[in-house]
Amino acid sequence: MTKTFGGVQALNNVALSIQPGEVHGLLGTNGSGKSTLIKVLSGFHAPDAGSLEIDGRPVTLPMPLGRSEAHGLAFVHQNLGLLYEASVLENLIAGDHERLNPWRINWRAEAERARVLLAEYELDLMPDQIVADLSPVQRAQLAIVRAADRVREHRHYGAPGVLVLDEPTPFLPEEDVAKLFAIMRRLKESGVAIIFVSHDIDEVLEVTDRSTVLRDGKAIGTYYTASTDRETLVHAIVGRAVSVDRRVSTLSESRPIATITRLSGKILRDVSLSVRPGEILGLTGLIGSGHDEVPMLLSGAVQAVSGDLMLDGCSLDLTQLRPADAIAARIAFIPADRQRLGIAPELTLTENAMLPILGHGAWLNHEKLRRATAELMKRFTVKADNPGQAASELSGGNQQKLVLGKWLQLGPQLVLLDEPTQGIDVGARQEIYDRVAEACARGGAVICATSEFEQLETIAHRVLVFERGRIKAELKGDDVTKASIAQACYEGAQTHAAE
Ligand SMILES: Nc1ncnc2c1ncn2[C@@H]1O[C@H](COP(=O)(O)OP(=O)(O)OP(=O)(O)O)[C@@H](O)[C@H]1O
Repeated sequence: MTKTFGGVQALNNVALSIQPGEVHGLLGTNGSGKSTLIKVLSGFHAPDAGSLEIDGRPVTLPMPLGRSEAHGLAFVHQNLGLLYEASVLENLIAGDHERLNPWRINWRAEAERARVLLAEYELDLMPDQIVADLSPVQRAQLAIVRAADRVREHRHYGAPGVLVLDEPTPFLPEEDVAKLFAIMRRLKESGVAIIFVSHDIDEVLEVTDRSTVLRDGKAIGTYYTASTDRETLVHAIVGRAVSVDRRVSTLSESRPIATITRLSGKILRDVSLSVRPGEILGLTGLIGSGHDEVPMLLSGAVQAVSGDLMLDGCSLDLTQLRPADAIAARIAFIPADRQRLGIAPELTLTENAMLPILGHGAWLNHEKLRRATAELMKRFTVKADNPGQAASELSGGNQQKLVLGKWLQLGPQLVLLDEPTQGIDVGARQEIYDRVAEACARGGAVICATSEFEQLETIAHRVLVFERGRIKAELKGDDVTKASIAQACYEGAQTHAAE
Protein backbone atom coordinates (compact mmCIF):
# COMPACT_ATOMS: atom_id res chain seq x y z
CA MET A 1 0.00 0.00 0.00
CA THR A 2 1.30 3.43 -0.95
CA LYS A 3 -0.17 6.86 -0.15
CA THR A 4 1.22 10.36 -0.50
CA PHE A 5 -0.19 13.65 0.80
CA GLY A 6 1.40 16.63 -0.94
CA GLY A 7 5.10 16.20 -0.15
CA VAL A 8 4.56 13.60 2.60
CA GLN A 9 4.88 9.91 1.82
CA ALA A 10 2.55 8.55 4.51
CA LEU A 11 2.72 4.92 3.28
CA ASN A 12 5.60 3.58 1.24
CA ASN A 13 4.92 0.12 -0.18
CA VAL A 14 3.66 -1.32 3.11
CA ALA A 15 2.80 -5.04 3.13
CA LEU A 16 0.98 -6.70 6.01
CA SER A 17 -0.99 -9.90 6.63
CA ILE A 18 -3.33 -10.68 9.52
CA GLN A 19 -4.44 -14.18 10.54
CA PRO A 20 -7.93 -15.11 11.74
CA GLY A 21 -8.07 -15.11 15.54
CA GLU A 22 -4.90 -13.01 15.79
CA VAL A 23 -4.35 -9.75 17.65
CA HIS A 24 -1.88 -7.89 15.44
CA GLY A 25 -0.20 -4.77 16.83
CA LEU A 26 0.43 -1.85 14.49
CA LEU A 27 3.19 0.26 15.99
CA GLY A 28 5.21 3.31 15.02
CA THR A 29 6.13 6.86 15.96
CA ASN A 30 3.69 9.75 15.51
CA GLY A 31 3.14 10.31 11.82
CA SER A 32 4.60 6.94 10.78
CA GLY A 33 1.47 6.06 8.75
CA LYS A 34 -0.63 3.85 11.04
CA SER A 35 -3.87 5.84 10.79
CA THR A 36 -3.38 6.36 7.07
CA LEU A 37 -3.21 2.58 6.53
CA ILE A 38 -6.36 2.13 8.57
CA LYS A 39 -8.16 4.92 6.74
CA VAL A 40 -7.35 3.21 3.45
CA LEU A 41 -9.02 0.06 4.80
CA SER A 42 -12.10 2.03 5.86
CA GLY A 43 -12.40 3.81 2.51
CA PHE A 44 -11.60 7.27 3.89
CA HIS A 45 -8.45 7.51 1.76
CA ALA A 46 -7.87 6.15 -1.74
CA PRO A 47 -4.37 4.60 -1.94
CA ASP A 48 -2.01 5.70 -4.73
CA ALA A 49 -1.15 2.03 -5.26
CA GLY A 50 -1.71 -1.25 -3.47
CA SER A 51 -4.05 -4.20 -3.15
CA LEU A 52 -6.19 -5.77 -0.46
CA GLU A 53 -7.41 -9.33 -0.03
CA ILE A 54 -9.87 -10.45 2.62
CA ASP A 55 -10.40 -14.14 3.26
CA GLY A 56 -8.68 -14.92 -0.03
CA ARG A 57 -10.93 -12.62 -2.05
CA PRO A 58 -9.52 -9.52 -3.75
CA VAL A 59 -11.26 -6.31 -2.70
CA THR A 60 -11.48 -3.44 -5.17
CA LEU A 61 -9.81 -0.25 -3.98
CA PRO A 62 -10.57 2.48 -3.18
CA MET A 63 -13.02 0.93 -0.79
CA PRO A 64 -16.32 2.79 -1.28
CA LEU A 65 -17.27 4.60 1.94
CA GLY A 66 -19.55 2.43 4.05
CA ARG A 67 -18.63 -0.77 2.16
CA SER A 68 -15.88 -1.91 4.52
CA GLU A 69 -18.49 -3.33 6.90
CA ALA A 70 -19.84 -5.58 4.17
CA HIS A 71 -16.31 -7.06 4.03
CA GLY A 72 -16.40 -7.70 7.76
CA LEU A 73 -14.19 -4.76 8.78
CA ALA A 74 -15.21 -2.62 11.75
CA PHE A 75 -13.28 0.36 13.10
CA VAL A 76 -12.71 2.40 16.20
CA HIS A 77 -10.81 5.47 15.05
CA GLN A 78 -8.85 7.80 17.32
CA ASN A 79 -11.71 10.29 17.48
CA LEU A 80 -14.10 7.38 18.17
CA GLY A 81 -16.55 8.42 15.42
CA LEU A 82 -19.48 9.02 17.76
CA LEU A 83 -22.34 11.49 17.29
CA TYR A 84 -22.13 13.61 20.42
CA GLU A 85 -25.64 15.04 20.34
CA ALA A 86 -27.23 11.63 19.75
CA SER A 87 -28.12 8.96 22.30
CA VAL A 88 -26.20 5.78 23.07
CA LEU A 89 -28.86 3.80 21.21
CA GLU A 90 -28.76 6.07 18.14
CA ASN A 91 -24.98 5.73 18.08
CA LEU A 92 -25.19 1.96 18.33
CA ILE A 93 -27.44 1.65 15.32
CA ALA A 94 -26.23 4.60 13.21
CA GLY A 95 -24.84 3.34 9.94
CA ASP A 96 -25.62 -0.30 10.66
CA HIS A 97 -26.74 -0.73 7.08
CA GLU A 98 -26.04 -4.44 7.07
CA ARG A 99 -28.67 -5.23 9.67
CA LEU A 100 -31.18 -2.40 9.71
CA ASN A 101 -33.64 -0.92 7.27
CA PRO A 102 -33.29 2.82 8.03
CA TRP A 103 -36.92 3.43 7.02
CA ARG A 104 -38.39 0.98 9.47
CA ILE A 105 -36.62 0.79 12.83
CA ASN A 106 -38.28 -1.00 15.73
CA TRP A 107 -37.00 1.34 18.44
CA ARG A 108 -38.32 -0.72 21.33
CA ALA A 109 -36.62 -3.89 20.08
CA GLU A 110 -33.43 -1.97 19.32
CA ALA A 111 -33.40 -0.44 22.82
CA GLU A 112 -33.76 -3.91 24.32
CA ARG A 113 -31.00 -5.24 22.07
CA ALA A 114 -28.79 -2.32 23.18
CA ARG A 115 -29.49 -3.04 26.86
CA VAL A 116 -28.47 -6.68 26.40
CA LEU A 117 -25.32 -5.68 24.52
CA LEU A 118 -24.28 -3.09 27.13
CA ALA A 119 -24.93 -5.57 29.95
CA GLU A 120 -22.96 -8.28 28.17
CA TYR A 121 -19.89 -6.03 28.10
CA GLU A 122 -20.63 -4.79 31.63
CA LEU A 123 -20.96 -1.15 30.59
CA ASP A 124 -22.74 1.12 32.99
CA LEU A 125 -24.69 2.91 30.24
CA MET A 126 -28.35 3.36 29.35
CA PRO A 127 -29.58 3.44 25.73
CA ASP A 128 -31.18 6.89 26.16
CA GLN A 129 -28.10 8.65 27.58
CA ILE A 130 -26.71 11.41 25.36
CA VAL A 131 -23.11 10.79 24.31
CA ALA A 132 -22.07 14.39 25.06
CA ASP A 133 -22.92 13.71 28.73
CA LEU A 134 -20.70 10.61 28.96
CA SER A 135 -17.19 10.61 30.35
CA PRO A 136 -14.32 10.12 27.87
CA VAL A 137 -13.88 6.58 29.14
CA GLN A 138 -17.52 5.71 28.59
CA ARG A 139 -17.35 7.11 25.07
CA ALA A 140 -14.35 4.94 24.25
CA GLN A 141 -16.11 1.90 25.67
CA LEU A 142 -19.23 2.63 23.63
CA ALA A 143 -17.26 2.98 20.40
CA ILE A 144 -15.42 -0.29 21.03
CA VAL A 145 -18.52 -2.26 21.91
CA ARG A 146 -20.29 -0.90 18.84
CA ALA A 147 -17.46 -2.04 16.58
CA ALA A 148 -17.18 -5.40 18.35
CA ASP A 149 -20.92 -5.89 17.82
CA ARG A 150 -20.64 -5.14 14.11
CA VAL A 151 -17.78 -7.60 13.68
CA ARG A 152 -19.69 -10.29 15.51
CA GLU A 153 -22.73 -9.65 13.36
CA HIS A 154 -20.69 -10.27 10.27
CA ARG A 155 -19.75 -13.69 11.50
CA HIS A 156 -23.42 -14.63 11.09
CA TYR A 157 -23.03 -13.76 7.42
CA GLY A 158 -19.99 -16.00 7.16
CA ALA A 159 -17.51 -13.10 6.76
CA PRO A 160 -14.25 -13.47 8.69
CA GLY A 161 -14.44 -10.24 10.67
CA VAL A 162 -11.58 -7.85 11.40
CA LEU A 163 -11.84 -5.37 14.26
CA VAL A 164 -9.53 -2.39 13.88
CA LEU A 165 -8.74 -0.49 17.09
CA ASP A 166 -6.79 2.72 16.44
CA GLU A 167 -5.41 3.66 19.88
CA PRO A 168 -8.51 2.87 21.89
CA THR A 169 -6.80 2.92 25.30
CA PRO A 170 -5.15 6.31 25.95
CA PHE A 171 -8.07 7.51 28.04
CA LEU A 172 -8.64 4.28 29.87
CA PRO A 173 -7.39 3.52 33.36
CA GLU A 174 -5.87 0.10 33.97
CA GLU A 175 -9.08 -1.55 35.15
CA ASP A 176 -10.88 -0.50 31.94
CA VAL A 177 -7.99 -1.55 29.76
CA ALA A 178 -8.31 -4.96 31.37
CA LYS A 179 -12.01 -4.99 30.48
CA LEU A 180 -11.22 -4.06 26.91
CA PHE A 181 -8.63 -6.81 26.69
CA ALA A 182 -11.22 -9.28 27.95
CA ILE A 183 -13.52 -8.21 25.10
CA MET A 184 -10.64 -8.58 22.63
CA ARG A 185 -9.78 -12.07 23.89
CA ARG A 186 -13.40 -13.16 23.63
CA LEU A 187 -13.57 -11.96 20.02
CA LYS A 188 -10.22 -13.53 19.18
CA GLU A 189 -11.34 -16.91 20.51
CA SER A 190 -14.28 -16.75 18.14
CA GLY A 191 -11.90 -16.29 15.19
CA VAL A 192 -12.11 -12.49 14.80
CA ALA A 193 -8.83 -10.86 13.77
CA ILE A 194 -7.90 -7.64 15.55
CA ILE A 195 -5.56 -4.88 14.41
CA PHE A 196 -4.48 -3.00 17.52
CA VAL A 197 -2.75 0.38 17.25
CA SER A 198 -1.10 1.49 20.48
CA HIS A 199 1.83 3.49 21.81
CA ASP A 200 1.79 1.52 25.04
CA ILE A 201 4.40 -1.20 24.67
CA ASP A 202 3.35 -3.02 27.85
CA GLU A 203 -0.17 -3.32 26.50
CA VAL A 204 1.12 -4.48 23.14
CA LEU A 205 3.22 -7.17 24.83
CA GLU A 206 0.24 -8.25 26.91
CA VAL A 207 -2.43 -8.54 24.26
CA THR A 208 -0.92 -9.08 20.80
CA ASP A 209 0.28 -12.24 19.04
CA ARG A 210 2.43 -10.36 16.53
CA SER A 211 3.20 -6.72 15.76
CA THR A 212 4.25 -4.84 12.67
CA VAL A 213 6.33 -1.68 13.11
CA LEU A 214 6.01 1.25 10.69
CA ARG A 215 8.66 3.94 10.44
CA ASP A 216 8.34 6.90 8.04
CA GLY A 217 5.66 5.07 6.09
CA LYS A 218 7.67 1.86 5.68
CA ALA A 219 7.09 -1.50 7.36
CA ILE A 220 10.30 -2.12 9.34
CA GLY A 221 9.41 -5.67 10.41
CA THR A 222 6.89 -8.01 12.01
CA TYR A 223 7.66 -9.41 15.47
CA TYR A 224 6.20 -12.41 17.33
CA THR A 225 5.24 -11.18 20.79
CA ALA A 226 6.26 -14.45 22.47
CA SER A 227 9.84 -14.06 21.24
CA THR A 228 10.36 -10.32 21.54
CA ASP A 229 10.70 -7.81 24.38
CA ARG A 230 10.11 -4.16 25.19
CA GLU A 231 13.60 -2.98 24.22
CA THR A 232 13.46 -4.67 20.80
CA LEU A 233 10.09 -3.12 19.97
CA VAL A 234 11.04 0.35 21.23
CA HIS A 235 14.26 0.19 19.23
CA ALA A 236 12.35 -0.83 16.09
CA ILE A 237 9.81 1.97 16.58
CA VAL A 238 12.13 4.86 17.43
CA GLY A 239 15.33 3.62 15.79
CA ARG A 240 17.27 3.97 19.07
CA ALA A 241 17.05 2.87 22.71
CA VAL A 242 14.78 4.93 25.02
CA SER A 243 15.07 5.07 28.79
CA VAL A 244 12.00 5.26 31.05
CA ASP A 245 14.00 5.85 34.23
CA ARG A 246 12.82 8.28 36.88
CA ARG A 247 13.99 11.78 36.02
CA VAL A 248 12.92 14.44 38.49
CA SER A 249 14.89 17.56 39.40
CA THR A 250 15.84 18.30 42.99
CA LEU A 251 13.44 20.72 44.62
CA SER A 252 14.71 23.39 46.94
CA GLU A 253 12.68 24.21 50.05
CA SER A 254 10.30 27.01 49.12
CA ARG A 255 6.80 28.20 49.77
CA PRO A 256 3.99 26.99 47.52
CA ILE A 257 3.42 28.94 44.33
CA ALA A 258 -0.19 27.71 44.19
CA THR A 259 -2.48 26.77 47.04
CA ILE A 260 -5.95 25.40 46.43
CA THR A 261 -8.42 25.36 49.29
CA ARG A 262 -11.75 23.56 49.70
CA LEU A 263 -12.20 22.71 46.05
CA SER A 264 -15.51 21.03 45.23
CA GLY A 265 -16.93 20.14 41.84
CA LYS A 266 -19.10 17.41 40.39
CA ILE A 267 -17.11 14.68 42.14
CA LEU A 268 -14.47 16.53 44.17
CA ARG A 269 -15.35 17.38 47.75
CA ASP A 270 -13.43 19.95 49.78
CA VAL A 271 -10.02 19.11 48.40
CA SER A 272 -7.06 21.23 49.47
CA LEU A 273 -3.58 20.92 48.03
CA SER A 274 -0.56 23.00 47.14
CA VAL A 275 2.30 22.88 44.71
CA ARG A 276 5.75 24.45 44.90
CA PRO A 277 7.73 26.27 42.20
CA GLY A 278 9.49 23.74 39.97
CA GLU A 279 7.35 20.88 41.23
CA ILE A 280 5.49 18.34 39.12
CA LEU A 281 2.52 17.14 41.15
CA GLY A 282 0.76 14.06 39.81
CA LEU A 283 -2.92 13.41 40.44
CA THR A 284 -4.33 9.98 39.85
CA GLY A 285 -7.05 7.55 40.87
CA LEU A 286 -9.49 5.09 39.45
CA ILE A 287 -12.29 6.08 37.11
CA GLY A 288 -14.72 8.43 38.85
CA SER A 289 -12.25 9.32 41.60
CA GLY A 290 -12.34 12.99 40.56
CA HIS A 291 -8.59 13.55 40.02
CA ASP A 292 -9.18 14.59 36.40
CA GLU A 293 -11.65 17.27 37.52
CA VAL A 294 -8.87 19.36 39.10
CA PRO A 295 -7.38 20.79 35.87
CA MET A 296 -10.86 21.60 34.54
CA LEU A 297 -11.79 23.54 37.69
CA LEU A 298 -8.46 25.37 38.07
CA SER A 299 -8.58 26.60 34.46
CA GLY A 300 -12.14 27.88 34.52
CA ALA A 301 -13.15 25.35 31.86
CA VAL A 302 -15.78 24.25 34.39
CA GLN A 303 -16.76 26.46 37.33
CA ALA A 304 -16.24 24.98 40.78
CA VAL A 305 -18.98 24.51 43.36
CA SER A 306 -16.55 25.94 45.91
CA GLY A 307 -12.87 26.67 46.14
CA ASP A 308 -10.14 29.28 46.01
CA LEU A 309 -6.79 29.35 44.32
CA MET A 310 -3.98 31.44 45.71
CA LEU A 311 -1.50 31.81 42.87
CA ASP A 312 1.71 33.68 43.47
CA GLY A 313 0.04 36.03 45.95
CA CYS A 314 -3.21 36.57 43.98
CA SER A 315 -6.47 35.04 45.13
CA LEU A 316 -8.87 33.62 42.53
CA ASP A 317 -12.43 32.55 43.34
CA LEU A 318 -12.84 29.26 41.47
CA THR A 319 -16.63 29.49 41.47
CA GLN A 320 -16.35 32.60 39.25
CA LEU A 321 -13.18 31.86 37.28
CA ARG A 322 -13.51 32.03 33.49
CA PRO A 323 -10.90 30.63 31.07
CA ALA A 324 -9.85 34.18 30.09
CA ASP A 325 -9.17 35.02 33.78
CA ALA A 326 -7.09 31.86 34.11
CA ILE A 327 -5.03 32.69 31.01
CA ALA A 328 -4.50 36.24 32.30
CA ALA A 329 -3.25 34.72 35.58
CA ARG A 330 -0.73 32.69 33.53
CA ILE A 331 -2.48 29.37 33.98
CA ALA A 332 -2.25 27.01 31.01
CA PHE A 333 -4.57 24.04 30.58
CA ILE A 334 -3.84 21.18 28.18
CA PRO A 335 -7.04 19.08 28.04
CA ALA A 336 -7.25 15.33 27.48
CA ASP A 337 -9.76 15.52 24.65
CA ARG A 338 -7.53 17.28 22.13
CA GLN A 339 -9.90 16.69 19.21
CA ARG A 340 -12.77 18.61 20.80
CA LEU A 341 -11.08 20.85 23.36
CA GLY A 342 -7.44 21.16 22.31
CA ILE A 343 -7.34 22.13 18.65
CA ALA A 344 -9.53 24.01 16.21
CA PRO A 345 -9.37 21.35 13.45
CA GLU A 346 -10.35 23.55 10.50
CA LEU A 347 -7.84 26.27 11.37
CA THR A 348 -4.25 26.17 10.19
CA LEU A 349 -1.34 25.20 12.42
CA THR A 350 -0.35 28.88 12.57
CA GLU A 351 -3.83 29.97 13.60
CA ASN A 352 -3.99 27.25 16.23
CA ALA A 353 -0.54 27.91 17.65
CA MET A 354 -0.86 31.70 17.68
CA LEU A 355 -4.41 32.02 19.08
CA PRO A 356 -3.32 32.59 22.69
CA ILE A 357 -0.78 35.29 21.82
CA LEU A 358 -2.75 37.35 19.30
CA GLY A 359 -3.48 40.82 20.59
CA HIS A 360 -6.56 42.85 19.76
CA GLY A 361 -4.90 44.96 17.06
CA ALA A 362 -6.40 45.18 13.59
CA TRP A 363 -3.24 44.14 11.74
CA LEU A 364 -1.60 40.77 11.81
CA ASN A 365 1.90 40.21 10.55
CA HIS A 366 1.22 36.87 8.88
CA GLU A 367 4.81 36.24 7.93
CA LYS A 368 5.94 36.76 11.53
CA LEU A 369 3.21 34.46 12.82
CA ARG A 370 4.15 31.80 10.30
CA ARG A 371 7.80 31.99 11.30
CA ALA A 372 6.97 31.83 15.00
CA THR A 373 4.83 28.75 14.34
CA ALA A 374 7.56 27.07 12.32
CA GLU A 375 9.94 27.69 15.24
CA LEU A 376 7.41 26.29 17.74
CA MET A 377 6.88 23.21 15.56
CA LYS A 378 10.61 22.61 15.51
CA ARG A 379 10.92 22.90 19.29
CA PHE A 380 8.00 20.59 19.91
CA THR A 381 8.94 18.27 17.01
CA VAL A 382 5.54 18.63 15.35
CA LYS A 383 5.82 16.61 12.14
CA ALA A 384 3.85 18.37 9.42
CA ASP A 385 4.13 19.53 5.84
CA ASN A 386 3.87 23.28 6.54
CA PRO A 387 2.38 25.75 9.08
CA GLY A 388 -0.39 26.64 6.61
CA GLN A 389 -2.03 23.21 6.63
CA ALA A 390 -5.18 22.45 8.64
CA ALA A 391 -4.67 21.03 12.14
CA SER A 392 -7.04 18.17 11.24
CA GLU A 393 -4.41 16.92 8.78
CA LEU A 394 -1.84 16.27 11.52
CA SER A 395 -1.46 12.80 13.00
CA GLY A 396 -3.00 12.47 16.47
CA GLY A 397 0.28 12.64 18.39
CA ASN A 398 1.42 15.68 16.44
CA GLN A 399 -1.83 17.46 17.24
CA GLN A 400 -1.10 16.85 20.92
CA LYS A 401 2.42 18.28 20.56
CA LEU A 402 0.96 21.36 18.84
CA VAL A 403 -1.44 21.94 21.75
CA LEU A 404 1.40 21.62 24.26
CA GLY A 405 3.54 24.05 22.29
CA LYS A 406 0.66 26.51 21.95
CA TRP A 407 0.30 26.83 25.74
CA LEU A 408 3.83 26.27 27.01
CA GLN A 409 5.17 29.08 24.77
CA LEU A 410 3.36 31.53 27.10
CA GLY A 411 5.71 30.68 29.99
CA PRO A 412 2.84 29.81 32.37
CA GLN A 413 3.33 29.78 36.13
CA LEU A 414 0.80 26.99 36.60
CA VAL A 415 0.58 24.26 33.97
CA LEU A 416 -2.46 21.97 34.16
CA LEU A 417 -2.09 18.74 32.23
CA ASP A 418 -4.78 16.13 31.70
CA GLU A 419 -3.41 12.90 30.19
CA PRO A 420 -0.65 14.89 28.42
CA THR A 421 1.04 12.07 26.52
CA GLN A 422 -1.97 10.18 25.28
CA GLY A 423 -1.30 9.27 21.68
CA ILE A 424 2.36 10.36 21.92
CA ASP A 425 4.93 7.80 20.84
CA VAL A 426 7.56 6.44 23.22
CA GLY A 427 10.36 8.54 21.73
CA ALA A 428 8.44 11.83 21.63
CA ARG A 429 7.30 11.37 25.25
CA GLN A 430 10.83 12.15 26.38
CA GLU A 431 10.72 15.42 24.44
CA ILE A 432 7.39 16.32 26.04
CA TYR A 433 8.86 15.62 29.47
CA ASP A 434 11.81 17.88 28.61
CA ARG A 435 9.45 20.72 27.64
CA VAL A 436 7.44 20.27 30.86
CA ALA A 437 10.69 20.24 32.86
CA GLU A 438 11.66 23.53 31.16
CA ALA A 439 8.39 25.09 32.34
CA CYS A 440 9.36 24.01 35.87
CA ALA A 441 12.92 25.28 35.54
CA ARG A 442 11.46 28.75 34.77
CA GLY A 443 9.80 28.63 38.19
CA GLY A 444 6.41 27.35 37.10
CA ALA A 445 4.59 24.46 38.72
CA VAL A 446 2.87 21.57 36.99
CA ILE A 447 -0.24 19.66 38.03
CA CYS A 448 -0.61 16.54 35.93
CA ALA A 449 -3.75 14.38 36.09
CA THR A 450 -3.17 11.00 34.52
CA SER A 451 -4.03 7.34 34.80
CA GLU A 452 -0.60 6.36 33.45
CA PHE A 453 1.32 5.30 36.54
CA GLU A 454 4.53 4.83 34.59
CA GLN A 455 4.42 8.45 33.48
CA LEU A 456 4.06 9.58 37.10
CA GLU A 457 6.98 7.41 38.15
CA THR A 458 9.09 9.04 35.43
CA ILE A 459 8.26 12.71 36.02
CA ALA A 460 6.33 13.42 39.25
CA HIS A 461 7.97 14.72 42.43
CA ARG A 462 4.83 13.85 44.35
CA VAL A 463 1.58 11.99 43.61
CA LEU A 464 -1.85 12.42 45.19
CA VAL A 465 -4.16 9.43 44.82
CA PHE A 466 -7.88 10.24 44.75
CA GLU A 467 -10.90 8.19 45.71
CA ARG A 468 -14.54 9.30 45.60
CA GLY A 469 -13.65 12.97 45.28
CA ARG A 470 -11.08 13.07 48.08
CA ILE A 471 -7.33 12.62 48.43
CA LYS A 472 -6.66 9.25 49.98
CA ALA A 473 -2.90 8.91 49.70
CA GLU A 474 0.22 10.94 49.07
CA LEU A 475 3.44 9.45 47.67
CA LYS A 476 6.71 11.38 47.63
CA GLY A 477 10.26 11.00 46.35
CA ASP A 478 11.41 7.40 46.10
CA ASP A 479 7.91 6.15 46.95
CA VAL A 480 6.69 7.41 43.58
CA THR A 481 6.85 4.09 41.73
CA LYS A 482 4.43 2.46 39.33
CA ALA A 483 3.85 -0.36 41.82
CA SER A 484 3.21 1.84 44.84
CA ILE A 485 0.83 4.11 42.91
CA ALA A 486 -1.12 1.06 41.69
CA GLN A 487 -1.22 -0.32 45.21
CA ALA A 488 -2.46 2.99 46.64
CA CYS A 489 -5.14 3.18 43.94
CA TYR A 490 -6.41 -0.35 44.29
CA GLU A 491 -5.77 -1.39 47.86
CA GLY A 492 -6.22 1.68 49.99
CA ALA A 493 -4.11 4.46 51.35
CA GLN A 494 -0.53 4.09 52.58
CA THR A 495 -0.49 7.45 54.19
CA HIS A 496 -3.11 10.13 54.23
CA ALA A 497 -2.36 13.71 53.59
CA ALA A 498 -3.73 16.87 52.16
CA GLU A 499 -1.49 19.87 52.39
N1 LIG B 1 -5.30 14.39 5.25
C1 LIG B 1 -3.99 14.60 5.30
N2 LIG B 1 -3.42 15.61 4.63
C2 LIG B 1 -2.09 15.83 4.67
N3 LIG B 1 -1.21 15.06 5.35
C3 LIG B 1 -1.71 14.03 6.05
C4 LIG B 1 -3.13 13.74 6.06
N4 LIG B 1 -3.33 12.65 6.84
C5 LIG B 1 -2.10 12.27 7.30
N5 LIG B 1 -1.14 13.10 6.81
C6 LIG B 1 0.29 12.99 7.08
O1 LIG B 1 0.69 11.65 6.84
C7 LIG B 1 1.65 11.23 7.82
C8 LIG B 1 1.16 9.95 8.49
O2 LIG B 1 0.07 10.30 9.35
P1 LIG B 1 -0.76 9.22 10.19
O3 LIG B 1 -1.95 9.95 10.75
O4 LIG B 1 -1.00 8.03 9.34
O5 LIG B 1 0.28 8.88 11.36
P2 LIG B 1 0.11 7.91 12.60
O6 LIG B 1 1.18 6.87 12.49
O7 LIG B 1 -1.29 7.43 12.72
O8 LIG B 1 0.50 8.89 13.80
P3 LIG B 1 -0.08 9.04 15.32
O9 LIG B 1 0.58 7.98 16.13
O10 LIG B 1 0.41 10.40 15.74
O11 LIG B 1 -1.57 8.97 15.25
C9 LIG B 1 1.83 12.40 8.76
O12 LIG B 1 2.99 13.10 8.38
C10 LIG B 1 0.60 13.26 8.55
O13 LIG B 1 0.86 14.63 8.79
